Amino acid sequence: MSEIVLETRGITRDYHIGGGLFGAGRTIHALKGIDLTLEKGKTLAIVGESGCGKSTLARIITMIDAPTSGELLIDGAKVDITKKRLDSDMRRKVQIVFQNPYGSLNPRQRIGDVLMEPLIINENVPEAERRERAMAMLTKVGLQPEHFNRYPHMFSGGQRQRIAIARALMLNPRLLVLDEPVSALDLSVQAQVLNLLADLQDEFGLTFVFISHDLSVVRYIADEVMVMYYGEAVEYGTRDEVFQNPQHDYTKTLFAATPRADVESIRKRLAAKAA
Ligand SMILES: Nc1ncnc2c1ncn2[C@@H]1O[C@H](COP(=O)(O)OP(=O)(O)OP(=O)(O)O)[C@@H](O)[C@H]1O
Repeated sequence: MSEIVLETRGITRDYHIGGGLFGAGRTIHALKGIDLTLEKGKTLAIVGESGCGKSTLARIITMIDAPTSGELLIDGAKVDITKKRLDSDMRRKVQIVFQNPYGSLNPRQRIGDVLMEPLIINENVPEAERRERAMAMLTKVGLQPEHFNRYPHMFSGGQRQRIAIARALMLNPRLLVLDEPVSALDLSVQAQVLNLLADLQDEFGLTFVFISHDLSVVRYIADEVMVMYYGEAVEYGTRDEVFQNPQHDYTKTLFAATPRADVESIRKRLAAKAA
């Protein structure tokens, strides 16, 4: 039987902006009813242009933000982040890797400490075991034990992203949310990091939510694809279904890599249809 690691049911997220004493302000519907299910060991890619709601969805899945309505389930259990103390076991199941490996590492922290920190915060692990586990993880992500005492500035962009991945894996998560994890890297380095992620996924049975705007990367890494457009999932299916038979006009335009002007005209047409 398949194991469902991630499920969302009708997730919405509204942002209220402006307003004040005399004004009503405005509501942005950043997510409009997102339903998805993701099995253990699979990769779901979420694609869409800037502002379509990808990061908002990532924040909800990683329990940083709460939905306005709808449900998030991790390993079949409903998550309620409004609870004063969300079960720490639940939080550690989902980890995130951000796009920018420069910004996400503290420049004054040695790599060994970066990797041991989650074990200090979340687990009562003796120092010797912490070191051992951090060293082992360094090698798993293709770095060397002698990197343990070095600082982030001594590494290349690709190596720093390996460190960020290692840190995310220290607590044995079930689900990794990868938010544009290779977009800031050179093309050749991108391929190495993507291969590393695929190997780690196999070895640890990890499930990935992979946010990307790069269709060649998505085609390479995804089992399933969701295309988002103005807060809605306009396309959701297996990679082959979505790539071979896109249903929505926006996706067709995206895949055809037509000039920006065409994307704009399609958007206007869709907006007119919706009005
Ligand atoms: N804290 C916030 N307050 C108000 N509006 C917000 C907030 N966060 C996001 N939004 C709005 O919600 C919508 C979705 O934003 P989101 O950041 O999720 O998009 P995205 O697809 O991740 O874009 P990008 O690729 O640029 O990060 C946008 O219209 C954005 O302006």
